[in-house]
Amino acid sequence: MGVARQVRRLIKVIGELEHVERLNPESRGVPEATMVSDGSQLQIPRVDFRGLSPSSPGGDRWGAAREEAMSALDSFGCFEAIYDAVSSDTNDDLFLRALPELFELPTETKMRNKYAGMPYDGYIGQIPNLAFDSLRIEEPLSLHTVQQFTSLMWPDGNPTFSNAIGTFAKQVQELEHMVVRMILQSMDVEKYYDSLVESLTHGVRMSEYGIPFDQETKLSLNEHVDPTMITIVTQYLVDGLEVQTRDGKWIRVESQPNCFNVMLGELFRAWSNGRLHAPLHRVRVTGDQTRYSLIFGCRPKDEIMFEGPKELIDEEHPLRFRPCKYPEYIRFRYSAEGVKLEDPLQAYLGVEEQQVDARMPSAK
Ligand SMILES: O=C(O)CCC(=O)C(=O)O
Ligand SMILES: [Fe+2]
Repeated sequence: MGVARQVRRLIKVIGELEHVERLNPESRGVPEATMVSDGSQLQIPRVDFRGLSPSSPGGDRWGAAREEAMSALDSFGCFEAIYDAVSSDTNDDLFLRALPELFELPTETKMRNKYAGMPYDGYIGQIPNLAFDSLRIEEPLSLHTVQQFTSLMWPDGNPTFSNAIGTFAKQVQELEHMVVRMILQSMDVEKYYDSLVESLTHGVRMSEYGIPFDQETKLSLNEHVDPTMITIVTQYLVDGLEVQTRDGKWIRVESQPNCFNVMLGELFRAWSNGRLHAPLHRVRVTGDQTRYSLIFGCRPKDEIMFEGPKELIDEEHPLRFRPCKYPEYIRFRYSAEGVKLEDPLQAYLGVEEQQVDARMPSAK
């Protein structure tokens, strides 16, 4: 690699991982997960999705789950979905075989995972003092792109890997569809469900966390908000994900079989005109086991001008964020300027009050 390219790559990685690097040396101690008054730990609510289906979005159980999900999203911006569509065989194939095998590949092989487009879209690893290695498949719902990724990593093929990732993505997308439907129903804008779902594209990030170098903080991935609509995180056997409450307390998400952490990203916050909360989260690996996670995210397709429904803009809720295309936003977000900001969404897309008045009549 030429020096200029190496430098560009380094800048990119540093930019992308600003949230990993933004460790404040003055406050090295990291608060542990918060205890509540009875001595137990504060927990992210669990919502039972077993037996629910995206093709029958109604009925008592659906309504009850929707209420619980919305209440958790309102408080925490996330919840734990109990969802048994991903079989334990698929989970075992992924977490006990496919992922360890993937991360054991030589670095040069893993570095083949790159896409021409967005920042932060391929392999991330080899960062000094960070036991973090991560790859990403763009559009894991297409057999073709999954197989392309697989053949880059294993020229002789690896059907166990392709099948497990493909099955996983399809089943997790069903969960995502149910959550999107519930959110839109509860905001009374269900008529936008089809067009919204149609406008989204997906990615799955596969991450490996070793024992953290920094044994004081045990931080493996620094706090950040995801630039997605929704992110669904699966951790299996080894915990690490922590979510911050609105009042700044950290909650550790305990991994359980059939549990998926459904978390809102900043683009749903924008789409909902600021009604939905996208939480800060981080990863801390506190034990002595390597941790693997799958991070399934959706975001608007590149060509879509993303904007929320006009029904969510009124006197009481003036337009908060201007419409934008994802690539434009994401380039800013990972620019040298964007990565320094605490709230890049607000900084780049936030509408000033005087602009709100001007925009109100023509808002979509
Ligand atoms: O590994 C996890 O649990 C979460 C990782 C994460 O937050 C991310 O990749 O955006
Ligand atoms: Fe994240």
